[in-house]
Amino acid sequence: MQTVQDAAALRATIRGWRGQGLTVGFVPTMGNLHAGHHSLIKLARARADRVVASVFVNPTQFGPNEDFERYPRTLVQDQVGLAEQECDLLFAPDVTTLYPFGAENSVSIHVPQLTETLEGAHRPGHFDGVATVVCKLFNLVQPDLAVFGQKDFQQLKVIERMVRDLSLPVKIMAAPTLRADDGLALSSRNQYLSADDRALAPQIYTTLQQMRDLIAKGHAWPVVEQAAASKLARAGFEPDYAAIRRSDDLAEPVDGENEGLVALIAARLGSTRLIDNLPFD
Ligand SMILES: Nc1ncnc2c1ncn2[C@@H]1O[C@H](COP(=O)(O)OP(=O)(O)OP(=O)(O)O)[C@@H](O)[C@H]1O
Ligand SMILES: CC(C)(CO)[C@@H](O)C(=O)[O-]
Ligand code: BAL
Repeated sequence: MQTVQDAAALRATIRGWRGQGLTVGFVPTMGNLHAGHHSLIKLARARADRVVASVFVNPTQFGPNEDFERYPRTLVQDQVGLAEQECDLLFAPDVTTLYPFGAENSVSIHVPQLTETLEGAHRPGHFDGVATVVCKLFNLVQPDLAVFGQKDFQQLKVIERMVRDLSLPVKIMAAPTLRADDGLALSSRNQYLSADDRALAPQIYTTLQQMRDLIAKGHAWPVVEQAAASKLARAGFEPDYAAIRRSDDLAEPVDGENEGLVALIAARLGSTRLIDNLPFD
């Protein structure tokens, strides 16, 4: 597997593939790769002739008090894992390649509505940073398809909306959430957890399952949300939200609506903020 840092080298390799009529699949990441990321590469491999991954810890999607500085950077280890997954090319740009005028002076893409709730409400500006960097990466790689994990459910919806609204010529594919044996969604941030908090963390997934079961039994969604948040708080989490939403546009369901829904949780354990979700069908 080849690793490139600059846009010219990336484009030269991809131009060569295009000249041979090959299709390109793309998996953007922030690195510190785990089996969840590897499953995205595998899906891209199955659907495209060549696979490009990117590793870039994007400064514009982190808030001022978030973990940009301490976010784990493990490029050599990531290269080994990607090569094992038969990824063809790793794009690992520096900040000036993606933000030639500086991150604070960048053109910014704002996806309205979808970004005003849940993660968007708790991480102001986060999705502007995500949409902007993903659009820049799409322009550089120009993939036929790109794979995103359902673990970041709202991010997936935001990217789908951006692609449609800006008529970007890329197919977005969703990959299911990979979990540890105890149900905890794999995430680079899990490694911040103390041993005690790691033992508590799977309760996020069991709570999501309980939310799904209560909705199936006909309980009203606001009551289910309230019960889930209280349960998490009693267990020692600081929940930001435990929400039931429509999976297509993340709007609140109307009374009695119980199809096409998703449960989403964001909660803090100590200084670690975890997110997870469970689509109901
Ligand atoms: N457990 C998982 N299963 C499937 N896809 C995942 C999983 N974790 C992350 N992804 C996907 O991998 C891509 C890159 O995500 P990212 O680098 O932020 O990983 P992460 O482990 O979720 O990190 P973080 O802890 O910062 O959220 C995203 O599309 C994300 O949804
Ligand atoms: C999509 C992404 C790579 C953009 O920085 C990031 O938000 C992530 O890792 O999910
Ligand atoms: N996995 C989404 C990237 C972030 O939390 O910033």
